[in-house]
Amino acid sequence: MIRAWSVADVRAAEEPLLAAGVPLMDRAAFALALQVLADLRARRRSARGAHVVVLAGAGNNGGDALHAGAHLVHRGVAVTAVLAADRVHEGGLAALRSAGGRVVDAAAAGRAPAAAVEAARADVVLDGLVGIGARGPLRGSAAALVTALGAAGLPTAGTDAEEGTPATHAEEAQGASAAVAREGTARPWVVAVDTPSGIGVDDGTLPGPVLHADRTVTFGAAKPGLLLPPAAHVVGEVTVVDIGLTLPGTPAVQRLAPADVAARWPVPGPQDHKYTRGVVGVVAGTATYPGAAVLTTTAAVRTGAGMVRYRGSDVVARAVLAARPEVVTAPGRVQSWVVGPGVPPAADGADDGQAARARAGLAAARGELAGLSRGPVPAVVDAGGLGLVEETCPPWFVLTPHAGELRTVLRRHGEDVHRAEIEAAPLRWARRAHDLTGATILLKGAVTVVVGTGIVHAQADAPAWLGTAGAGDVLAGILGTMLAARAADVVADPAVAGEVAASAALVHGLAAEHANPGGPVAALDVAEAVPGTVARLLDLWSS
Ligand SMILES: NC(=O)C1=CN([C@@H]2O[C@H](COP(=O)(O)OP(=O)(O)OC[C@H]3O[C@@H](n4cnc5c(N)ncnc54)[C@H](O)[C@@H]3O)[C@@H](O)[C@H]2O)[C@@H](O)CC1
Ligand SMILES: Nc1ncnc2c1ncn2[C@@H]1O[C@H](COP(=O)(O)OP(=O)(O)O)[C@@H](O)[C@H]1O
Ligand SMILES: [K+]
Repeated sequence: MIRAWSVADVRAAEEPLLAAGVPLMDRAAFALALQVLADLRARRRSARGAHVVVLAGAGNNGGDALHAGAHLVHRGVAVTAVLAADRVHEGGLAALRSAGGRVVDAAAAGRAPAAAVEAARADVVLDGLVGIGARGPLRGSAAALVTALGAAGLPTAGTDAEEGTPATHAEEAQGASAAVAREGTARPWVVAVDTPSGIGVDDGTLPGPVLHADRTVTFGAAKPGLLLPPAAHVVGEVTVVDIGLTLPGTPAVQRLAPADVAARWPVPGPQDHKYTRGVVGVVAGTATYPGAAVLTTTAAVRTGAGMVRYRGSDVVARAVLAARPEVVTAPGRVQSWVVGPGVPPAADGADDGQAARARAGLAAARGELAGLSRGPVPAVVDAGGLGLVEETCPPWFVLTPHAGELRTVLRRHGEDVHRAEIEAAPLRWARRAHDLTGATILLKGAVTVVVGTGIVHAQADAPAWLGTAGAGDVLAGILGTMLAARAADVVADPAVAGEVAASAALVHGLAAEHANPGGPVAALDVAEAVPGTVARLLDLWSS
């Protein structure tokens, strides 16, 4: 598991140590230098003779980078510090100079392109422009430098806040583009110091230009923006360096690892039977979209449900039974409901009565229809089901929208927001949807974000091949089975719903990878890969 703490928590943890004179920056810089040496050795047999460019901003983040640069010079690395501020960390600069490092001033207007050209030819670029002290989009010389680095061929991200960027910076970028001729040369390995400079450290946004890192060496603990989209896509491999901070027990965001999911997997024992393992009630699919019913029920069966009970018209039920003869179509006891895949958003008479069944399932999950469930049980509300939920939901309802569907949910609650805004700030909007609906929100994407009553989760387990029609129906089935197995826990402590939802996203993502490593997958292949994925998880954990 990777756990991430907010800037405020990290600063509070640093404070007593700094007051006691603990040399946190020395620890950070030394560990950073060791990591850069290891990366250099992995990329070009020896670090000696390599060229590292340190981008140094005005604060302690630049201080870390400059001190690390000094250590690297002592190991035979040629280091050039590119200063992106009029004043940089004095101790760091003095250390680098006395070690024999070169210093280039790129703070003045017009200097960025030449510095970027030099950086683009280095073996490693260390991004120490800003860290947890960043406020808003990168500006001034730091912004100019990142823009020029982009023009010089390094990968960058984020809207580059051109509106706030003086014209000279755009011209500088063009200058860099014209000046550099790097065809055939490998681009440098980019190591971000603590965070890629200019990300929203607490919320994972990309408010302005950001240099895409291959590795982020982060100090004390991971920060939320390293796990949350869209910033999570520019951090590369995250390496957490222990500098001795004591952080609060509860992180702001966490990412489950396979072992975490395996440790809580409901492995059946001798006393178990189908009802203790959990019955999943599925209201999915119509004559127009029968495939959704097949995918959801198949995934639920393949994840190890005690029983899957399908509720739908005869014609769809026949398709489900042809695919999965284990499925039961008679009404009866249910320990979690999956409502909505392949169901039209509103009852329009052409839905085979599915909207009415969906409403009945949701009422049962609320504990209002005792005949269909015994008391309240968890529910997965997906696709068309999202249009059927009432104003507010219990937190043991897990809504599973993608960004477009979340937009619809939010608009129903009076939030006029566009899909692009949700994609730019998924945590913010998932949290807003949780606040407005009361439900646990699983917002799908390349990084899936889960916001409920407990810790926020951000899972990044899936190959991009998973973005294919029907993949969401499969996730709904996986999650339904996982919630049914822990139904009582989830209703008693709805924070568990978030953890189970994140676990389901992990299983879904790994199943997509296992279904065809490195290549395309179809949704049904993902469902079929779940049993093997679970077995591998359990095997990994027990060995
Ligand atoms: N407090 C400490 O002693 C420790 C701090 N550490 C390092 O120090 C960093 C935090 O240092 P600081 O608090 O000095 O903050 P930073 O160095 O992250 O950033 C602050 C500086 O950047 C400038 N800045 C802020 N937002 C900007 C923007 N949008 N565009 C351009 N410039 C911007 C500010 O004017 C200020 O000069 C951490 O990220 C970490 O790298 C580590 O060395 C561990 C110990
Ligand atoms: N680029 C991507 N990388 C990894 N996973 C993705 C990507 N795009 C989509 N996914 C995953 O694929 C699934 C798509 O679900 P959804 O959009 O509901 O599709 P459908 O409605 O067709 O079933 C989600 O679980 C989502 O997280
Ligand atoms: K940085």
